[in-house]
Amino acid sequence: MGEEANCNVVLMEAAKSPKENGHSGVAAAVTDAPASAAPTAAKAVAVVDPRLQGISDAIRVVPHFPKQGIMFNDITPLLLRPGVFKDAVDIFVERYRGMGIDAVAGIEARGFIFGPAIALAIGAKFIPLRKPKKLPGEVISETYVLEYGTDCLQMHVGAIEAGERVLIVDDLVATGGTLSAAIRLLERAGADVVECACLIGLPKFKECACLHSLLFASERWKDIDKSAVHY
Ligand SMILES: O=P(O)(O)OC[C@H]1O[C@H](OP(=O)(O)OP(=O)(O)O)[C@H](O)[C@@H]1O
Ligand SMILES: Nc1ncnc2[nH]cnc12
Repeated sequence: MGEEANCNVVLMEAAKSPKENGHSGVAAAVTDAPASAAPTAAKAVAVVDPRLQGISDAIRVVPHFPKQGIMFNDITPLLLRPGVFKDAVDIFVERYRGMGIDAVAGIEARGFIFGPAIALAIGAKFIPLRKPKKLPGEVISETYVLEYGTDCLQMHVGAIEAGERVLIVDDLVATGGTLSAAIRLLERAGADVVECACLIGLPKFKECACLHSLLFASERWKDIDKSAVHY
């Protein structure tokens, strides 16, 4: 309960005071925790993790990249600051250590930055979910809609065994289309998707998906996916 409440706190705090520079908050961990796990707003303010401010400050927002109208959240400044980078990884490791996670699935490309570090720290295997035509073996594929285009994720057949507990990691959730595709892909392979963890949650995603409540079961993801692409 302690760990889950802590993570709720992070999201609730972020949703409460979105930053004007375009990213609303960091260390968004999306879960299928029951609504009753969410703390009150007052409690959230009291226990927010002090590392989050440094993480938030290290993310640069670039207007109109890669196209007009997109406020691009650039994590590369954070990567240049080892202490802040470590804080970001540690927050996830603290949450997922001891949760019986068998595999961390990282989404190309930016999920490959955080995913392996988390996997090593919690003693899980790492599974790359790759863009098309990158994996040499037999793959299963899932297509999805992005904030700026469409894409596809692929995973090697055999990377995951039925019933294995998986954490999906990416840097950012915008529409939720990418995470939804990752969940579908892993579930088709028989995985038990425990949670999805992202460093950044864009404000519009929070608003349209009620992410502050952290009701993030994979069934719900299918609904989010549909509504988000029309947002
Ligand atoms: O919630 P969504 O609307 O699906 O968007 C989020 C995804 O978009 C970005 O990746 P992108 O597809 O730009 O690929 P990249 O990491 O290779 O730049 C980001 O790293 C997420 O994977
Ligand atoms: N606004 C954004 N910034 C960075 N990566 C993204 N992927 C989708 N939307 C994005």
